[in-house]
Amino acid sequence: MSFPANESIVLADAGVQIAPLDASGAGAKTILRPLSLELTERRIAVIGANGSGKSTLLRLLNGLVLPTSGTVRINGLDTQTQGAAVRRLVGFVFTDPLSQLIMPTPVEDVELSLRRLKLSKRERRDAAMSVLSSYGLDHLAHSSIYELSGGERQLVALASVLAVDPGILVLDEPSTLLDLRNTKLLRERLTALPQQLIISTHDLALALMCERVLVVDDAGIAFDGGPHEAVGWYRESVG
Ligand SMILES: Nc1ncnc2c1ncn2[C@@H]1O[C@H](COP(=O)(O)OP(=O)(O)OP(=O)(O)O)[C@@H](O)[C@H]1O
Repeated sequence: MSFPANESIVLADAGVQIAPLDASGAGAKTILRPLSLELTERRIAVIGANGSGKSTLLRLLNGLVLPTSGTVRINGLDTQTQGAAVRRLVGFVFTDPLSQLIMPTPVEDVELSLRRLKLSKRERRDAAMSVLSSYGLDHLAHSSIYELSGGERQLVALASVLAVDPGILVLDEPSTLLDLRNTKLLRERLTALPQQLIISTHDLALALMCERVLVVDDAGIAFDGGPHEAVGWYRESVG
């Protein structure tokens, strides 16, 4: 599916509070202040300090986290009530690939992603091998996931999500474990993808390749604008 097939991602006063530990309300914690955003650009980066709320914001976009106030709609689908449809539309790549890779080997993991397509066993294996090969991972197809390096796992996780061609791709710090060569490969791959991308990253070079950058700070959006302004603002804010 290619951009702009999607209509829009709309957050209306969407906030996330962690429930209090007891009925008195003591212990409630706001991890995302209510936000209203319309995300229509093809590539949007989310940057900001550790613990500022980036992952929480991203997880709202495929219903992994549900808003405790307001709504999140993806092409009109409400994440609260239409979670399964939202997850079919929004591919999510986790920072920690081991949270995502559940099969013993890369080829089996990609095959699992492809299960929704009506393919024979042989076709599914061929399709999975071709996806891995396009990432230069075919030589690792039958290795144990636990034998792969962190960066190799991160690439397998990305390949597995992209195998089903989701309409929207949400990536949570996808380059944290990658070396310089693979970080560059990832940047090139991501910018060439036809899908809408929402990506949280500490790689400011990647943020600069996006059309819009949200700077998250203290559970809210501190800056929202073009890449150069936003990255400049962020650099100044950290001194
Ligand atoms: N389920 C939860 N229960 C309690 N606190 C949570 C929960 N999820 C997130 N938090 C807290 O909310 C804050 C924001 O977390 P989040 O993972 O969104 O940050 P982040 O900006 O992605 O950080 P990083 O760059 O370190 O990955 C953190 O203080 C985190 O500890």
